[in-house]
Amino acid sequence: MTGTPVIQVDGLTKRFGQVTAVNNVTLSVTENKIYGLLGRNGAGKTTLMQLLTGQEFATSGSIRVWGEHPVENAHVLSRVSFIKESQKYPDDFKVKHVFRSAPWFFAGWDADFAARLIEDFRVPLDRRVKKLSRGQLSAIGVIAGLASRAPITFFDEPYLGLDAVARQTFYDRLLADYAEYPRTVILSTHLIDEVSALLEHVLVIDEGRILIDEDAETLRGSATTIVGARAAVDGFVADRDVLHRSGLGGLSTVTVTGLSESDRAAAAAAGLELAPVSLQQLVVDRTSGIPTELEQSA
Ligand SMILES: Nc1ncnc2c1ncn2[C@@H]1O[C@H](COP(=O)(O)OP(=O)(O)OP(=O)(O)O)[C@@H](O)[C@H]1O
Repeated sequence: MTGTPVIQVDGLTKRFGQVTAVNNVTLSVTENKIYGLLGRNGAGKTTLMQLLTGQEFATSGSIRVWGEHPVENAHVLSRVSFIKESQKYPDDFKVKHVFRSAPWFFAGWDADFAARLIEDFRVPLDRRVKKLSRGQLSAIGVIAGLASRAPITFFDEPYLGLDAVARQTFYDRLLADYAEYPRTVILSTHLIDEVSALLEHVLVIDEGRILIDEDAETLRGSATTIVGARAAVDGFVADRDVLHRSGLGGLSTVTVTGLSESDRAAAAAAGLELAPVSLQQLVVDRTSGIPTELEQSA
């Protein structure tokens, strides 16, 4: 991996009683990149983020953020922002109090940017936080995460309750601001297709283990879907690594890994159609544990 590492994790494990939420994870996060942390429910995304931000103690293994241990480390944590849905605020806090207190926590807080975002997301400043709708509460988190401009920013499924327009606003502002103020962003999400274009690096976690740790472009090019007459497709994929199969009548659709240029030419010559695979489909294929379906019984 190129670039300066800002986070290094070695053999990291977190157990909650019988549950191993994070299982022997080793990875490195590079400066000034947007990471997607993807995985199914209960895969370990939140736990991993909590460990990296010093909010949970590891059972074993090591974490270094800028070379230092993050737990109770103000020097590290003042440069890290962690936006999560379950953020707690004092009972009588109004929205304006959240943004007034933000500069105490974030050295890089940009109040003008925050004010623009408050308008974009139409957040009511005078309302008590506990009276906000779910989407408005998410908007507060998103605004805090963006305007903090922390060198490492974690967003843990920040969009819950945000409507499609607000989510698009979030993605647009994130990209524009990131271009101007590069930083490391780690975004956990289930809406993979929506964020796909944003991501530069993809981490997929499943049952606490890292399944994929790859450059997003490389990952996108790592699989291809082949569509055509069943016999022709079956012949073409016979010795290949099949990620997914489906079929209807005489037509077959199969996703395989690693096609070379000559493979592609051969597929075209055999009258087969080739299509790229979406990041979402790749992640589903690699984490579903069911590589075949209809085809098996055909
Ligand atoms: N405090 C805890 N005590 C016991 N088990 C826990 C605790 N926190 C998390 N777990 C378990 O650890 C596993 C990983 O949970 P985690 O919240 O990290 O998953 P996630 O990938 O963020 O899931 P989701 O996408 O559903 O939010 C789950 O099986 C969860 O039930």
